[in-house]
Amino acid sequence: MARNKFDVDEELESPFSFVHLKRLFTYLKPYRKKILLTVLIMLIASGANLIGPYLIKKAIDDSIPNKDVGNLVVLSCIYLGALVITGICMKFRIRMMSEIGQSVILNIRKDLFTHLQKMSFSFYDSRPHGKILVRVVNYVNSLSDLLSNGLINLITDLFSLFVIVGFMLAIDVKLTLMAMLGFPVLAAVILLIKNAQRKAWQTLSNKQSNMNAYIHESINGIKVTQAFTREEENKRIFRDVSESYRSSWMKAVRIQFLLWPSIENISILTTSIIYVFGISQIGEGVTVGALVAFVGYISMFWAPIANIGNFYNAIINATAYLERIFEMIDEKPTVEDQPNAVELPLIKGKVEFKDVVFEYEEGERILKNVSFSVNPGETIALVGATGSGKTTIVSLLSRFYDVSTGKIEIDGVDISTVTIPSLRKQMGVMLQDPFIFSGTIMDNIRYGRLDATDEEVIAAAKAVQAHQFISGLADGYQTEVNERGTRLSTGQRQLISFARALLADPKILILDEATSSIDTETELALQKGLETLLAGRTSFIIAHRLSTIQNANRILVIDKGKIIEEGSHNELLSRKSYYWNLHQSQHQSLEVG
Ligand SMILES: Nc1ncnc2c1ncn2[C@@H]1O[C@H](COP(=O)(O)OP(=O)(O)OP(=O)(O)O)[C@@H](O)[C@H]1O
Repeated sequence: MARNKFDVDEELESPFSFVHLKRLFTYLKPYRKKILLTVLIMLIASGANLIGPYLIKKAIDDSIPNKDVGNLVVLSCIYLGALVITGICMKFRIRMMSEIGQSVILNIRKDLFTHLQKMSFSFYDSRPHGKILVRVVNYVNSLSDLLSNGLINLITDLFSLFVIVGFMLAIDVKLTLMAMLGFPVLAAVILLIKNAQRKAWQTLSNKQSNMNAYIHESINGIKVTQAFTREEENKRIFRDVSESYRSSWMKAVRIQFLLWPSIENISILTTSIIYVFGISQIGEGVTVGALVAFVGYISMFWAPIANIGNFYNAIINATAYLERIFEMIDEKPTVEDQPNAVELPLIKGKVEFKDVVFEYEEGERILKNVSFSVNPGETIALVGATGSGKTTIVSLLSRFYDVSTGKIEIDGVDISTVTIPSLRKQMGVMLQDPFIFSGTIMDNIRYGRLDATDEEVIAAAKAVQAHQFISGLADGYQTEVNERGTRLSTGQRQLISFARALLADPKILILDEATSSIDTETELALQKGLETLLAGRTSFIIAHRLSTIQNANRILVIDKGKIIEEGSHNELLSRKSYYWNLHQSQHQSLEVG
């Protein structure tokens, strides 16, 4: 999918083909025994159901004229038995079909979610997250009808149709051929609406996706919305996207509902013709009982056809969703293990950037031939203006993106040749946005290493000076926090995610603006401990506050994607260049403050 926003319809990169449908049915494979059993039960049910008109014919033509009460009772008992069997089978069918349909939905959703876990940063950068959500939740739900009813109904309806035509032929061949007259009309209707219907459902799925994306974005940005009193404007935008969804829904169902009335009308028309023709034939080979039974079968005959029409509708609707679902499952992560990737052995922590060039968007160079080398255990600070490329440099080290050209080596091994988990497991990354998951604070820190004991979690929290504030909370480490940590201050979130990164005990530690929102007192305490925390690890520290990084072994000054200065704090100051200017301006603003 190309870069997209909430009010832009997504373009389909691989349009629907029947391969998608075949692929959907592979999800049914594990349930084939259950499906077969259900089909069998359904065949019994439709057989029992279909016998009714034939029994009526027998009663009208034989038992009643012959006043054969005994036979009439037998016929009634058979009819009653058939109704009971149909009822029991139907109940079984509903249970089995729901079970099979929901299991398939669960599996498709599982595949989608598993796939999403592997997708690279660039996938999430390029589209509204609401559009991802709508595929996993709503689109998959929309397959429910097709999966739980469609296929089994199709088989049993075809069977019913076959049996009904058999009964009809047995009663009267001429009347049967007349009943078939409606078929060409129905085929013409289906052909006429097919393309319009498919298009309408595709548009509907797009509009649903747009609306979802906007709701998602609005909820995420609600604080900014309220702070800037943008509620009215947001309501207007929402009205537009939801109106667009409503009108495309109306259009889709208007087309879809052309089919049902057409089938009904054709059915009524052919029944009338049969009545007129049949009555004129009574006494000339057609009995009253045969005509009544025949009309009974005619009404039954159009029911499976209507159901098959419905199945066809369900397929057309589902395809609009299926193509989106499979498009996402098929989208390859941009960062993947190479086919011959090897495990990165336990590292010492030497890092080398060799002539690294990087572009997020083709043709827009963000990093321009960046080269530097870091020895194991060294602390490297990256400073530079906003947007100069600091976060990009450390993101490449974790392979959140792959370099465009050049290479990055750890202990002499090109990181593009190793497996991603073996690389990332040896790194502790604290991202600029310290994400907090819903759960306890203990769980959130333990995210860094799932097998860490409570004591290890607490030790990590103590090391980053987070213990004090956590102990001050009513439930301490067991305090429940919301998704994104809205109950915590930004500084507290930073401390938790700092502890999380440290708990992984990584050889390479990346701290992107780790302490930017922490008060000076806590930061000073943290700084004191930092030396011990960083000992033996290669560390990359990104900070705008120069006081945070002046003890680093080396400072790289980044400007517009290039390293323009490099050295220790004192060396860079003595050069009286970019870093010195930066230092002076921070110093002056502090003094003014
Ligand atoms: N996901 C992305 N897609 C496209 N461009 C991006 C993406 N992330 C960053 N950029 C661009 O890359 C450039 C470098 O961004 P980067 O985040 O590396 O800067 P930074 O030096 O870390 O800035 P800051 O100090 O504000 O965090 C910026 O011009 C930014 O617009």
